[in-house]
Order: sequence, then C-alpha cells, then structure tokens
Amino acid sequence: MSETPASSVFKEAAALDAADGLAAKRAEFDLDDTVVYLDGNSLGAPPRGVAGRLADVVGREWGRLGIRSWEESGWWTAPERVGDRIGRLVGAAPGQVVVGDSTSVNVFKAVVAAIRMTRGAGEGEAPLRDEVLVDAATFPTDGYIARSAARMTGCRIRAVAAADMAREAGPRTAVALVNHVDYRTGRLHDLPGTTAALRAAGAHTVWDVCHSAGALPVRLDADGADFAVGCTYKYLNGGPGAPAFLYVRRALQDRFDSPLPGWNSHADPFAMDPAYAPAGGAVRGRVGTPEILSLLALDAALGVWDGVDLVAVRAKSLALTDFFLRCVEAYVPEGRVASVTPEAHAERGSQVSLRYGSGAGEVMAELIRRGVVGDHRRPDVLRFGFTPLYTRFADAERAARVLGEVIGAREGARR
Ligand SMILES: Cc1ncc(COP(=O)(O)O)c(C=O)c1O
Ligand SMILES: Nc1c(O)cccc1C(=O)C[C@H](N)C(=O)O
Repeated sequence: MSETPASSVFKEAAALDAADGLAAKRAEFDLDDTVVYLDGNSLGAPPRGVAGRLADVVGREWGRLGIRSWEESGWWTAPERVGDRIGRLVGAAPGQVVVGDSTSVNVFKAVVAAIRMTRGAGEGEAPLRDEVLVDAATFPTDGYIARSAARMTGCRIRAVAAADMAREAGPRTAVALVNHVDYRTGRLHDLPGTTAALRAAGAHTVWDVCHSAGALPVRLDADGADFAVGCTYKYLNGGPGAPAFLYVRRALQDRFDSPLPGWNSHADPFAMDPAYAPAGGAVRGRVGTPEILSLLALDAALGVWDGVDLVAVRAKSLALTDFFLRCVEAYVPEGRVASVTPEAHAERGSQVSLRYGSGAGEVMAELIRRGVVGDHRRPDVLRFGFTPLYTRFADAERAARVLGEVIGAREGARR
C-alpha cells in the first residue's frame, strides 16, 4: 500500500520520540497517559516530587516546627531563593528575581516603579515622561493594571502593537509593557530589539514572560530588560495559583520605589518601625507574607529543570510545533483551520493556535471529551500548548488526528 500523509506522520512520530533527548523527563511528571495534555501553557502538569514535598512541608515544617520554620526551614528567604532558581531559566543572574503575589500585582509594581524612575527630583512634580505604552494585544490583566497605574500617576496610556513599540516610543514615553509571547497567537516578540530601542528613546521596558519562561531561552540580563514579570503555573509547573515573579535589573534596584511597600520589603521587618526603609536588592519587590505552601510546591516543581538546557527545550518545542502543523495538514480537511501562529521560528513561542470558523468552542469541548486537552479562546481560536519536558511527538500526532475526526464528523452531520 502506498504511503499517505497520515500514515507517514504516524510512523514519523514514533521515530521522533525514539530520538528525543528529553523523552526521559516525562517520567518526572504525574500524567494521565490516556489523555493528550496540551494545556501546559495555561496550567502545567504536576511534577511527581511536589506531592511528597508538600506533605513534608505541612506535616513536619508546619505541623512540628511551626513558627520556627520561618528560620529553620528557610521559609523567610524562600522568595529570593526560589527567585534565583527561576533566574537561571530566564537568564537573570542571582539576586534579581523575587517570587510572590500574582502576575497582575507584579505588573503594577513594575509599571509604577518604572514611571516613578522618570520623575523629576521633587515629589509631586509633573512627570518628565507621561506616556505608558501597552501591547495592543496584551493579555487583558496587563492592560487593566497598566491603565490604572497610568491614571494613578497622571500618565496617559497608548495601545501599540508589540512589533511597533520601538518606533512608537518617543520623548514622553516612560515605560512600555510588552508580552514576550502573545497568549492568543503564540507570536514571539523581539525582546532584545524592542528593549534596545526603548532604551535609546529613554524609556523602560516591562516584559511579561508568562508564556516564555520555561518554554524557550529568555535572556533578561543579556538582552538588557529593565523589568520582567511572569507566572509560574504554566511552563514552570508550579501548580494552580502558584506565585508569580518579578525581575528588576540590578542597575535599577536602588531606584526601585515600590508602590506596594509592605513590611516584607522593609530593610528590617521585625523592627516594626513605623517609618518605612526599603530593603536592598530583589527583596524590595516583596510585599507581605509569602505564600509558603504554593511557593514551596513551586520550589519542588522546579527540580525537573535541574540539568536541563533551555536550548534543547527550544529545539524540541520548535520540532513539536512544526510536526503538529504538518500533522494538521495531513489529517484536517483542507481549508478548515488556519494557523495564526507564525511560521518563522524566530517569531514563534511554544504553542500553536488554529482559527476555526464558527463553533471553535464546540470543537474544543469535543476534543476534550475525546481525551485531547487544549483550550479555546473566544471567538475562534483553538490553542494547543507544547511543553517539551512532557509532550511527545505521538501526542502531537494524536491531537491532530482527533481534530481531523472531530471536524470531519461535524461536516458529516451537517450533510
Ligand atoms: C500573559 C499573561 N499575563 C498575565 C496573566 C495572568 O496573571 P495572574 O493571574 O497571575 O495575575 C496570564 C494568564 O493568566 C497571562 O497569560
Ligand atoms: N490563570 C488562569 C486561571 O487562573 C484559570 C484559567 C486559565 C488561566 C490562564 O492562565 C489563562 C492563560 N493566561 C491564557 O493564556 O489564556
């Protein structure tokens, strides 16, 4: 029998999995093998080490040591310690990343602090720069928070496409808030180029790396980012509601004037001093008591990254998304879906988003019923996230095959 595109990709998946240098990593995750899980760009799968570590934190550290654990179990310094572990994954040298709060809250801290840095010497003086640029296609929370930050600081906000930030920044721009990877399309934006252009215009950059941290090599230090924020429950597998992180470039740390100067960011919190004196370094980005249970779950989850080279992760991510696109071509009747994820590797994150006319929500619901978990972003986007530590090429093949079946069945039913 002659080879069809479908039989060819089926065989190819097995060969690609057999040659995959990261294949052994999958065993470190607690996954349901009957399901193809392609939603790690929203909620990553649990690393096996997390449950046992959490049981120890609850039973021994909390249950037996109690309050002493703040010191003896290292709880007090966990936000910076875990921050440094994340730092390795986002190209930040130690001492610049702190973990805590949500991404939304960290966006607020970074945007307000960036605006304050551009002010004149006297408090209350009009800002020299009073414009905030925000990625026009941003994940909504960033836009909402930036708008509020602008209102509170007397700035105006302007929505600009991420690709146009560099040319749109002007003498009044204080800060640009940009998503490194677009959550809807999976488009990867130019962090080094945009950052350099903003700096040349005298403005700061805040990068939202929610969809790139753990998905591809991020080089915050080398590429000169000023601030970055990100969540840890996607590609970093920290678990639902895991705390987010904030990066403040070392050179800016002494000028970081937090709009949320909680007692955990005080130079001497237990002095309980009514006067605020900020701590130095990454600690200044803290606010209140750290979320110890979810922070230590994240700490345990980060163990899966020990010894992992992000370059290998990127290579597999691109191979997976390329392969998935070819499988979609092989299985889905022509013209029914269109990829909105860029073909160029330099512009692609670690997901594939397919536009499907009307009924995308129903298609995704049916995929999930058939054991292929992606997600639907209204109105018409089917999103498939590829997490190289545990996604197999066979998963990509099965997802595309089931997608073809679901779309075929809908069309059959209409006839
Ligand atoms: C790009 C981006 N930023 C921010 C968020 C939300 O962050 P949080 O819920 O931690 O505030 C998400 C996803 O929820 C996201 O995709
Ligand atoms: N943070 C989420 C949540 O609490 C519930 C459901 C989904 C999410 C997400 O992370 C959505 C995600 N940021 C997205 O890219 O659409």
